[in-house]
Amino acid sequence: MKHVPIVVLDFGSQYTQIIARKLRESGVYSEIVPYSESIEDIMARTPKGLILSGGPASVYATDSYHPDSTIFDLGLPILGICYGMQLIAQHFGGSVVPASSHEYGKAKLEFIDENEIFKDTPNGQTVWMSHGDRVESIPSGFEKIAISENSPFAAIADTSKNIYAFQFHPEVYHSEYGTKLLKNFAKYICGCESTWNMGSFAKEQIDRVKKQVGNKKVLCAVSGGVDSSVVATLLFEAIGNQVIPVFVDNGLLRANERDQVETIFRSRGIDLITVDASEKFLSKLAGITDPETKRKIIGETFIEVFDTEAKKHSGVEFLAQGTLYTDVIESVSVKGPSKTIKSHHNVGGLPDWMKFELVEPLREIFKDEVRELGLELGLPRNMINRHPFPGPGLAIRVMGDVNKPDLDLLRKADIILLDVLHSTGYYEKTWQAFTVLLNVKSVGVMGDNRTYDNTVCVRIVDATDGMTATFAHIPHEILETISRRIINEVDGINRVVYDISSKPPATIEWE
Ligand SMILES: Nc1ncnc2c1ncn2[C@@H]1O[C@H](COP(=O)(O)OP(=O)(O)OP(=O)(O)O)[C@@H](O)[C@H]1O
Ligand SMILES: O=c1[nH]c(=O)c2[nH+]cn([C@@H]3O[C@H](COP(=O)(O)O)[C@@H](O)[C@H]3O)c2[nH]1
Ligand SMILES: NC(=O)CC[C@H](N)C(=O)O
Ligand SMILES: [Mg+2]
Repeated sequence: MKHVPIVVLDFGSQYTQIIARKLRESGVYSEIVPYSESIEDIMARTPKGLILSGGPASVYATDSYHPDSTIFDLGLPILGICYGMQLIAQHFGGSVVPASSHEYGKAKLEFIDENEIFKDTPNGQTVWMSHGDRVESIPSGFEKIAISENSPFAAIADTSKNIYAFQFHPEVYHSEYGTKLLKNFAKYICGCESTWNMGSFAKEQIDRVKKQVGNKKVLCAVSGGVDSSVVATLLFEAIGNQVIPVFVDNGLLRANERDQVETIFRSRGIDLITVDASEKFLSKLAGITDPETKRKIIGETFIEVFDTEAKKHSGVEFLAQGTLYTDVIESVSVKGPSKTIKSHHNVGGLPDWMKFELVEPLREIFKDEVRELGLELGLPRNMINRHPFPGPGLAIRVMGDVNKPDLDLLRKADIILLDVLHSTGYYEKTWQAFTVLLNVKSVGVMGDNRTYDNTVCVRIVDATDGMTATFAHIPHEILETISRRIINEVDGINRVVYDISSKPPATIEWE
């Protein structure tokens, strides 16, 4: 087994893969393994350090997750994060209890003690908390090295054992020096070198596709978004005309989307096959209001369409998708016991009867890394910088029953939002922006007449990987323009609201 400088044990946190991503950003290769991985398999990777991830369980609960405790006797440096910290505290004789006040979101980290793991990061830095339990007492031999307003033990360490633990999540974007803290652990505590880069990743994926596919054909599901566009480009580099690019008009697209996607791919000399399956999707979704049921129907219908299309060509055994890690972690438990947040159509929505073998070269990485890879592969900027658009499209942005009149109403609102953001330069400054049709009607007054019409929510977020996000602080005059234009230009909408929820605790999409 190849040398893996850092092995990450996954206890089911939504953020576990981001740990690996942040280490990659620092040029350090790591692998994520289930928390139950055997000591033999861990040591076969000759690691220089271990990281114990966060997780949804409580260490004091009977159904909590515990690794082979031998990991604490290997003499390897260990960093525990949140649940991982609580495991360390419990293992070495400290105590963990439910916190009287849960702590979700930003906190200020105050150093108690100069420590190499904080090297070149400022005291008072912002960190991201997401926990409902806390360390009540620390084990003997450990010392408190940092606190926060709600966490008397925000960071602890037993430097004689090279064991460190953070109550906060250094891996998430909103921990402003988190990447540096992880790099300090890898570099100064574990002695790792910075040798990993994106160029090596692209070559590794092309070789993997060639090996997996051989001389068979691959149906490449293309949405026009950056993820599947990067996959299509990687596949064309790897296996040329064995790729069959298919774009499905599922009736859930934004205004003009189909034309835009076909134009972009035609301009790149890619002969895209467009399948109009809008009737099929809308008839299957009629009357369905539960978000997870919608997602399952959409995921299954996509595969039915791909299956029918594949039968028109000989030797198609594979389905390529632009599945990212974010799609995966929120849909299924990857390696640890993570909770399903929502079944992304291209992961949790795949039917059992599907015969295709999946080709998903981006499954371990995140949106911003995909963009970096797209630049490496020479994709145009308008493709790279496109905001993410979910496969289920407007089906998860019309609350409740999805029907054509509501879809058309939402399309008119959405195109106005995007027009204002493009014309004010805020499209490029934000990660994702869209409108949601709420199944809420309210009273309005227009031209001295009473109205009783629909409400649209505007959702604009800042993020880097979609795992955490904050609402975008757009100038009020721009929000006012968006509201005024939607209400004046779209019959049937008399109210516009702005979503000011971060992720967590909300998700980016409403369904
Ligand atoms: N309309 C579509 N036609 C064909 N494949 C699709 C379509 N929508 C989604 N997919 C497949 O599902 C995967 C995940 O969907 P998603 O909406 O995330 O698109 P994407 O290509 O990942 O782009 P982005 O996330 O940047 O909008 C895509 O990568 C693609 O393989
Ligand atoms: O391809 C996709 N299929 C899906 O089913 C799906 N659901 C959410 N998203 C996108 O994922 C990111 C995180 O969204 P959430 O915070 O709502 O989970 C955001 O960018 C969402 O737009 C999806 N993408
Ligand atoms: N993010 C985490 O690891 C949370 C740990 C534990 N479930 C708590 O709520 O405190
Ligand atoms: Mg995507």
